Amino acid sequence: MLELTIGIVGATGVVGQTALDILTDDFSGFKVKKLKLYASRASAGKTISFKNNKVTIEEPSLSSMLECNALLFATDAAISSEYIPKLAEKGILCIDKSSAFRAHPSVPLVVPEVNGNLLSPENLSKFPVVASPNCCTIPLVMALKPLQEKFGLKRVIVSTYQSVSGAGKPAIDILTDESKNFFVNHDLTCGKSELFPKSIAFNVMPYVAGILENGDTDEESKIIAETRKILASPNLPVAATSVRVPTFVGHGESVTLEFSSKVTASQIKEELSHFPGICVIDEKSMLNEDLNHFGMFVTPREAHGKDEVFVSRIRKTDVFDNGISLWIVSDNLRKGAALNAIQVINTCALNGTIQSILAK
Ligand SMILES: NC(=O)C1=CN([C@@H]2O[C@H](COP(=O)(O)OP(=O)(O)OC[C@H]3O[C@@H](n4cnc5c(N)ncnc54)[C@H](OP(=O)(O)O)[C@@H]3O)[C@@H](O)[C@H]2O)C=CC1
Ligand SMILES: N[C@@H](CC(=O)OP(=O)(O)O)C(=O)O
Repeated sequence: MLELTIGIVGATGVVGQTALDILTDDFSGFKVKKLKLYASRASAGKTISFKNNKVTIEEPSLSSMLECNALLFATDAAISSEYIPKLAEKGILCIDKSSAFRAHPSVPLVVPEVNGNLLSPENLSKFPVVASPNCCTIPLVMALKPLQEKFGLKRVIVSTYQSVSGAGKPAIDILTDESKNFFVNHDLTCGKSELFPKSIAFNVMPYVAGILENGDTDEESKIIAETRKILASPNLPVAATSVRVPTFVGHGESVTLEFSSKVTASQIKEELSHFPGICVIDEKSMLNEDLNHFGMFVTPREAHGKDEVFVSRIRKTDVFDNGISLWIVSDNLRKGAALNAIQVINTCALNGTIQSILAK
């Protein structure tokens, strides 16, 4: 079994912490020989327990990161932009959870179940950088890929219901504090913070990140561009509306699709239920006994802590000739972020890509 020194940059954040949790599991392609953890100056020197060992958090530095075989970046895009090109030049595999390299033409944007074929030694030996998509894009393309192949995809309309953990650790504190303020002080005045322009407790906000010139938010434009890139369909019509809701973990997506060929709801269920990583929980399709309590549909709270992308409420719509609507939900910190990135490392270990990068 390949033994790797893995680095996590942003180890104290919600994605970094989830990555640490996932790395305690066994993977089929690699073992963690050594773990190196990085965070801001405020956290440097503190320790984090990993498999009964204490690991001291460091501030990022090139000399320390060069001891790693693979690094997972789970911090601001600016930090990824600063370190990743230098590390890649030295032949270190970098998986970036930020948006810094997602649109880069020579960086693969990968969801292993969907386009893991891009993680080849040929693609990664020159510039060993892989971008992991936005946390709404990942579950969306997981559901779209098998349907695109089988029925031909003509149009995608998606509205998201994004939990506050999508905006990081401080956003969880904001929702907690605003909710407490309401219950303790009966105060529901409109709050405002660096992360949310209006109060998020007991509210919903059609705004995730900044507004662009064309009226879309940054989040919406990422979902559109990343979906097209991953599905290799640069002209696919995609409309996205991103909404922040007062839940802690788990992003939901209401999706309406138009297909080129005739399709029924049961055909869609059939296709989705065979795709790795997808779990269809819809009406009578409660195949997994452990999930029976989910009933007819899955909510963000039920998806929290789970690896699957859940699909429910699959039904025909007559707004298009061959139209289908459905509901998707997944844990934004696991498949939407940390798990996807670790699956990239595992795929690169199983297919020999890491070995060929290390041999250079
Ligand atoms: N949350 C989500 O659902 C998803 C997030 N992402 C992306 O993942 C990345 C991380 O997000 P998230 O975990 O939510 O964010 P958090 O705010 O929870 O965590 C940020 C992390 O970055 C660290 N950090 C801040 N400044 C520095 C610095 N100068 N040097 C080193 N580390 C630093 C923080 O350390 P400290 O604790 O010391 O401040 C912390 O570990 C972002 O790019 C985000 O866009 C992608 C998909 C989903
Ligand atoms: N912006 C997402 C989280 C995410 O995926 O961000 P980014 O695309 O910047 O990595 C949210 O707040 O829910």
